[in-house]
Amino acid sequence: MPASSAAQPSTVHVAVAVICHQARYLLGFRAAHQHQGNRYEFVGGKIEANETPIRALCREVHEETGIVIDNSPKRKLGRLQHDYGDKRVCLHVYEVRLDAVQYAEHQHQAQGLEGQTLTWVDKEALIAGRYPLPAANATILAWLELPSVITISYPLSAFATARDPMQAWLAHHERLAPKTAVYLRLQTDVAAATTAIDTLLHLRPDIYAIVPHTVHAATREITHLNQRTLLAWQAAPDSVDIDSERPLLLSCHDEASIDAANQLAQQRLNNGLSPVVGLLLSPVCATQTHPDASPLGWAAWSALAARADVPVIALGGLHPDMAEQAADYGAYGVAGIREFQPALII
Ligand SMILES: Nc1nc2c([nH]c(=O)n2[C@H]2C[C@H](O)[C@@H](COP(=O)(O)OP(=O)(O)OP(=O)(O)O)O2)c(=O)[nH]1
Repeated sequence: MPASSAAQPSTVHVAVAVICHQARYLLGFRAAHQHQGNRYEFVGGKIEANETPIRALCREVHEETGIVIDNSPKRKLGRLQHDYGDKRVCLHVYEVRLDAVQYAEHQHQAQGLEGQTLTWVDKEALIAGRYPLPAANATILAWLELPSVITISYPLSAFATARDPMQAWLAHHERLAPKTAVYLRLQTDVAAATTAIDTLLHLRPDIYAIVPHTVHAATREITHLNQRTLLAWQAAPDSVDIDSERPLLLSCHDEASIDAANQLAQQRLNNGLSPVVGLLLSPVCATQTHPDASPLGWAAWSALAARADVPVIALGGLHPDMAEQAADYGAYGVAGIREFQPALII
């Protein structure tokens, strides 16, 4: 286990399976006598000595529901430590996708093998908080809201040859597909970027906006911090003014920045601030946009991603259709510029 997750001896490590089929999610219900009783829960339980989190996940799901998930696609969401006062837990959370046959077999199973109630619920109702869960699960729900395909805007400099570069930037990004999740990175001065982002989001209120932390746009879903800012925060936390109300997406390129991201994620949890919902980890492959950056390749990318305590999105030379392949290496999702939006016409 990575150093960042090293927990105190009294911490109970728990494997948590966020079992789903399309937008339906499986919840158990904790009996009154259990810790955090009378609440819904994701299926899971304690990781035994010498057991990996994935092994524990498969065992617990089988013991509690009879569902065999050994070969089901699993996506690491993250790890989080939570202190309930009477008990300190470290949840190791994976999303497990059931296929249509498994879902058909279990969708009417109202009771688990340990007598607990089982319920399939819609993702929307789950996220909206209609099913009371233990407090630590708020972060899991925030992770589940992170889009798994993220478009990164072109920088303003890509339109430098246009008569009016800012108008050209706006005209291009106005053509994004409906409800695109987009990291609006203009790489220009803060005032100009703020105006452009506000204008775009006024024209396209359906866009799910991820906005750099320096930009004070009126609307945003997520605030983004680049690696430089993340490391500056780690060196001197008071030197960086970070949005406390919105979820954070962080950019990382190496081990040191992932450790800083884990530190910030835990600090946000400890202080009850809006959580770190993900990392953009790059570059996986060579890209035309950053020809000077040396690619990590999938093997090194995967090892770094495993170190992160939050969902990790792969970036660098990818295509939206590569989400499944990326998931095999531990990615929550994929992001990119060129292949993720309409072609540039200047
Ligand atoms: N299974 C599960 N446990 C969760 C979730 N969220 C959360 O904070 N927990 C906590 C509650 C418990 O303290 C711990 C899970 O422990 P457990 O279910 O194996 O063990 P337990 O002590 O409740 O029951 P037992 O097996 O000892 O009878 O993790 C969740 O979504 N699912």
